[in-house]
Amino acid sequence: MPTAAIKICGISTPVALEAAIRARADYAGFVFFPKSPRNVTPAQAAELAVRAKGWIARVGLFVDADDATLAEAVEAADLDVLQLHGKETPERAAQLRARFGLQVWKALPVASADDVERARVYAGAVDLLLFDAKTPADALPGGMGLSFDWSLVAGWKGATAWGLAGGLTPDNVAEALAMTQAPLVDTSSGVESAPGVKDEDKIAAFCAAVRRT
Ligand SMILES: O=C(O)c1ccccc1N[C@@H]1O[C@H](COP(=O)(O)O)[C@@H](O)[C@H]1O
Repeated sequence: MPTAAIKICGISTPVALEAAIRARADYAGFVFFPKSPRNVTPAQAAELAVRAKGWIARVGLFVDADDATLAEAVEAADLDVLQLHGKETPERAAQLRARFGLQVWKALPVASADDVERARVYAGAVDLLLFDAKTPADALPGGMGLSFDWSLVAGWKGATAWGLAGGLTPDNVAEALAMTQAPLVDTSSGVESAPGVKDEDKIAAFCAAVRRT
């Protein structure tokens, strides 16, 4: 089985970005969601993007963002991927893919087999489905360190590429990969020392754990 691709999300400082590059992560995630402790402004993301270019692909994370917010972030951070983490429909996702000419990833909250089945409506509209844990209604829609029953997506087969997120850490990612065979893994709070504070050693340990599998 090829090594899973790695996304380190919620990067907001040059130190964290360097750690992700050094650990040879494939994607750096910038969160454009003001309610998140990992939120970056377009200006902050632009500075990070200068260092990232050529070394690590840039993913912008958005939650039901409007076109103007998306356009400003895409231009500032020279994004490669839009990660939609809200209630965006397949039609909205396809519209954004056409408008910006970028890959679109759709995060889907999973708590049951039905949630996984519903992912199929995004076939043809997005480039990747990201199965993530469902979070409480009054909490952030992600980045909470919550995981779900990985057996629900074990060996998932569909028309669309997919990845696994939600509560992944250096200590559990090998088990998650062994169970699911996910082609991509995404972590945020699992490589932090406090909400929004990335830990260089945890980033290195996470990437090493993925590569060992
Ligand atoms: O990271 C955030 O602050 C965030 C805010 C709003 C939506 C999603 C967010 N993060 C994404 O959530 C998943 C799981 O995160 P974690 O590893 O459990 O902390 C991941 O895709 C993050 O990119």
